Amino acid sequence: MLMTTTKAPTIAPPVPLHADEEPHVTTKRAPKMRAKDISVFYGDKQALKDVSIEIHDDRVTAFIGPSGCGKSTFLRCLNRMNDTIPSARVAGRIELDGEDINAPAMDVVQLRARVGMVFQKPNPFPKSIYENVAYGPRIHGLTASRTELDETVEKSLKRAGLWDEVKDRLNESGTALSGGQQQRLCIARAIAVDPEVILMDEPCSALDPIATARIEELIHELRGRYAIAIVTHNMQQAARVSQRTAFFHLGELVEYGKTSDMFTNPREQRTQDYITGRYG
Ligand SMILES: Nc1ncnc2c1ncn2[C@@H]1O[C@H](COP(=O)(O)OP(=O)(O)OP(=O)(O)O)[C@@H](O)[C@H]1O
Repeated sequence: MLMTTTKAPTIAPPVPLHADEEPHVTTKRAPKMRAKDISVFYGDKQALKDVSIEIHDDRVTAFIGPSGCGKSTFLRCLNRMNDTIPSARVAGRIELDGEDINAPAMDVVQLRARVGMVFQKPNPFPKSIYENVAYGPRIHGLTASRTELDETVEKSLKRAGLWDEVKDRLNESGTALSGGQQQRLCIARAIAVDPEVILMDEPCSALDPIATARIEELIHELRGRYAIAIVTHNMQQAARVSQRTAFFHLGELVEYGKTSDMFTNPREQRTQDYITGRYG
């Protein structure tokens, strides 16, 4: 009998993996964002070591790894959210469409509109549903009239899959919605300023399984329009929603590649150990 040697089987994703290279995905296109040799320090403590990753349009990139490995720190570098942490220092270069996001000429408010963020805990403003979504377009001067603003609010809520549930109560408080609805409202708020990239930091960790499934569906729908990067603790979620996965461990990027390869045939022993549940 012919014997072949194969790696030990790894966890099977609970649902079939998405086709990785769909016809509309042009792999030769320049990356939307490119991070080169990123190191981050909090005071004297180094949290990330020389991480280089490319983020592409039309793809969801998942960042996975054990707690404290630096996933959120890296995500926050992509729209300079670490600037808000006094002890944080970022070294290396990050480009958005080839432009250095840390250059003095970069307007950080503008950058955060182009690279939007959705947080772990839904954080709608204590304002009406309408005002939550209208806020960004208004401060960025994106709409010329009330009618245009109304259209932007409607379009954003539709894209976030929330319109049908809230269209008759746009003046009610955003904070009165369910957790899953609040998270979709925060996604609508990010979408309203017409971003190019959406960063999501464990967007489902505060949600129940049904609300989680709804957000995962939404991520899948939004993928054709925005480059998406998502931090998740949940490997099954990474397998379901992403086309690329980056595995971090102790501040290093251990492995980065196609999600389907990562979960079935990882290149590195540390990745294999993590996805088979040997640590984490
Ligand atoms: N504001 C901060 N000040 C000091 N140290 C920090 C700060 N934020 C994160 N760190 C440290 O940096 C390292 C990476 O943290 P980070 O939150 O990026 O990891 P993570 O992989 O996202 O973890 P988790 O999955 O638990 O959220 C950890 O050791 C953490 O304690």
